[in-house]
Amino acid sequence: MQRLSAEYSLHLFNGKACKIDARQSNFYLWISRIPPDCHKIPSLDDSCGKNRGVANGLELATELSKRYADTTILYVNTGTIPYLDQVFLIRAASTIIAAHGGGLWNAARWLNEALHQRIVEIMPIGGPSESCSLTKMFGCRYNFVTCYDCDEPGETDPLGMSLRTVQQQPRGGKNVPTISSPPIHGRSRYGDFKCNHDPTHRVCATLLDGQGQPLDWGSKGNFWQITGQEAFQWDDEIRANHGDSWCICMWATARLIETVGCDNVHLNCAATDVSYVEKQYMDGGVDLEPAKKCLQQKCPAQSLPLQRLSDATLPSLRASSTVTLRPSVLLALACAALAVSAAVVGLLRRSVLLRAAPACKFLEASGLGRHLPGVSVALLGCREVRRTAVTMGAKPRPKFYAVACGRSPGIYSTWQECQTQIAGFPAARFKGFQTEEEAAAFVRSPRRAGSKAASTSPQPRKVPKPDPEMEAKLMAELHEEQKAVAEEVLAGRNVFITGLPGCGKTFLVKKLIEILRLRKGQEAVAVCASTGVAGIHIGGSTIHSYLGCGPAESEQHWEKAFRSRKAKKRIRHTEVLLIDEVSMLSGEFLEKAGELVARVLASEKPFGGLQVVFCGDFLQLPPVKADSMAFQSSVWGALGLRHIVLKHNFRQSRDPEFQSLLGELRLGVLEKSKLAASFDTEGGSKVHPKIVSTNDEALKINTRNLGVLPDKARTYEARDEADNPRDPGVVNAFASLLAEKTLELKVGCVVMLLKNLRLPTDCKPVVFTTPRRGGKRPSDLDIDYDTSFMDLPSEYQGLQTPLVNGSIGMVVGFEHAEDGVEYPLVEFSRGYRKLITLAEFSGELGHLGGYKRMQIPLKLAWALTVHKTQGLTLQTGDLDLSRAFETAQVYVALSRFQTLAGVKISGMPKRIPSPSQQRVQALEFHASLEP
Ligand SMILES: Nc1ncnc2c1ncn2[C@@H]1O[C@H](COP(=O)(O)OP(=O)(O)OP(=O)(O)O)[C@@H](O)[C@H]1O
Repeated sequence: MQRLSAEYSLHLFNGKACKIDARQSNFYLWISRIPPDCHKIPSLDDSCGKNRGVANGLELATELSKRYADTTILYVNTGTIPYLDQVFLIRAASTIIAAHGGGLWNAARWLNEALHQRIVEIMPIGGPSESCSLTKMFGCRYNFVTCYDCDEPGETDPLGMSLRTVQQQPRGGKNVPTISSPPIHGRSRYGDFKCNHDPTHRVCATLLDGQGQPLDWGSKGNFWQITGQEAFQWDDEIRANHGDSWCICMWATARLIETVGCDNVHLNCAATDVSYVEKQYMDGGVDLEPAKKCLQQKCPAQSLPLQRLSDATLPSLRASSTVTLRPSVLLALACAALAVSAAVVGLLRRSVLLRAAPACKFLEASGLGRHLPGVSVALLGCREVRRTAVTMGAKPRPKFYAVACGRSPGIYSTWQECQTQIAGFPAARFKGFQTEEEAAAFVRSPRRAGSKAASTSPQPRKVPKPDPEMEAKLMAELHEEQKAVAEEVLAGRNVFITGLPGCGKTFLVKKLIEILRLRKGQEAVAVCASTGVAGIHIGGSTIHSYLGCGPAESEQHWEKAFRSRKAKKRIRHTEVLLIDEVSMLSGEFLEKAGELVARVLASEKPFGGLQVVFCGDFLQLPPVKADSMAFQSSVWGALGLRHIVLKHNFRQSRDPEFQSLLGELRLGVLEKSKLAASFDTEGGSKVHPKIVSTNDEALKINTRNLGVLPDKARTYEARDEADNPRDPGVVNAFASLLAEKTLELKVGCVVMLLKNLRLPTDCKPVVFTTPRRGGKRPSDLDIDYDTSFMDLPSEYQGLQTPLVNGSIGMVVGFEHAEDGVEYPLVEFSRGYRKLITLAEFSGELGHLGGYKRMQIPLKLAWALTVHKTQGLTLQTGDLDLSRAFETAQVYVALSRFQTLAGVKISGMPKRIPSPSQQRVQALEFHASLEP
């Protein structure tokens, strides 16, 4: 064991020497897993740990070791130590503490029935325990565990995590508990009847009576009356959902409880996210204290705080029996013989295949494999090992790690120390050696010209010659208040530019890009936006493309970005990073983006010390999926941004009446009657495009329009693949993809592109040729539509059309591609035509593995959602606001237009929706900017 600890620098928290007595009953093994190349290993600090679900594992382990001085706790990162050593340690420990996602399933696989070993799983509150199903696979049984659908409580430690205890039972299916869904009815949107999917709807409350009618609290009225939400009364949706309960907002819960009293409110504890609510203070401006007290009273099982880690859990764990590591003598002899013959054969072939499972186990448990130098052993009898193809003892580990180029060049004795020096360091140079002399020679050796490391370092950039005349011309186009902002940016400050829609934020950013590029060169100024369409408008890409992080939905995406040479090169060449429509990025995304850039630039500063210019309006649309908004992230504060509010309204400058109406709507004080009276709401002439609030509405309109086209429909069925295709999580992931499972197209369809095929930055000057053979021009088609509303900004005149996620076009024909399949030919703006072939839409779902859909990246687009119009200036449009669920939607949709006369409203909301919690916070933020 000493060898293991020394070799892998395993961390002991109680200050004892790295010596572990495997027979000691209180040897606790703490396993965790964080990304293998996380450069902060082994300190397991927040930035590495949080993505694996348990951020404060370090604190927990430290606390535990302080309380139990006689306990040996070994902290192991299962992502970095060889598999066999994990097994060895698991077999040696009396108790295994597994951070969620930290390899618990593997621990369960190797528990020894006879030794009564135990596992404690540490779960972030509210997270599903995937380990449950995985350990079941190995015949283990969870005791006191809450699996995804069960509602038994876990125990909770003082640091905000649930402790769940797992004990292995004799193998066999009998002991496996049956897991069933709790008999509740809530919001079905996410398919699991749990109120834990968005930041506010966290409480499941009964709102209907036995007859399916709104539950009445006498003179106080029903829920909707009590909470002032009569205008949206959605009792029909609850009935349609075959239930009587609904996930309600936390603020509404507090109000209901205050009005009718805790005893008279009926809550469904199993579906309510009690621990989440308990950590909140305000929601929608309402104090949550009454709701929290009531939840504690009504849902004690789910409520915080429960047992402290030390008080009850540990003694019982400690009582578990002593561990010994003695395999049976017979098995040992048999396996040793097998291993020796393996070594002999290995000397001849240097590769041996051991198929006998008992031998595998023995080799693993004893660590004997590593004493057979040069033998490559594929353990085919061992399910988990087979996947990872372990090579044991093939090469002696280096004893000295030489860092010639890193944070602090020198010789280090462990890989972790070395890694700390080189992770994220541009052009790092390092190597492992057996002798100190060799390592010292490497550190002293000069860098070879043209070496790989040298080639990755940024080349000196040419600084363009100053062009004061051009700069002055560009500055002259700016309004006075825009000029003042430009001066701040040109002085090198980090700036956030905001202001009402149409105040010229994007216009200003475009001028700034030109001036900055005149001064610093093209590559030094990275131009990004949160969406593809917004990117087009400033001649840039999405921030996701710039960082190379794809959809940025998983840790793997961020790791891929860190490995992307192209992305790293882009980042290293950047001096100023501009992001438009920053309000549509989540706080979490911004945080990760800042970390990635800092990591690439090997800097401790936020965004690696790059100058950043953010632009956007948080009172427009918030990010689609986010727990926090960008301004709430810590990186926002750390950047020390200067917040500048532009006030002049350019877009509606000709229509002061429209301006004041939008001003009222912005602050949430506009009356519905005034809205109705101000716009054309009658039938009559058709206006395009139709702008709607939800994807469902857009789908309906698009399907109807498709139906009336005379052409024969071509149907494209997506090809789906996944590691676990039937798992509800995977099914849900496929359902949320923008690319349809079944896509029907006809000549004449208005479509939206779902992939970036050519970013604005890649657009070259072109001369458009005559249309392709057989392809009709849109003007030849007798179709009632108009795509000119999405015309490109003038800077693309004479250039190729950018084709990005969000580009609108029309199917003008179908042609066979090289693979023999007939694909749609789409005409985009200014007559540019492109055959659109299959594209991949894929992702990773942690333990559920990957999923992939191959489909044509198009979506019908006669109707657009408000989200897709953010940042545009429209001449005309038909708004259907009947299903608007957010003030921001009504506001953004209306503020696209220049005049009241250009807007037709074909559907009115029941009433102007009350502001969401996010909007309330955004209003507060803006109020703080404009005292
Ligand atoms: N200095 C200026 N001179 C002339 N026109 C301007 C100026 N600034 C902005 N505009 C015009 O005002 C309109 C709105 O500008 P822009 O789209 O930049 O506003 P925005 O603040 O980015 O709006 P949104 O928040 O809706 O995206 C555009 O048509 C733009 O060309």
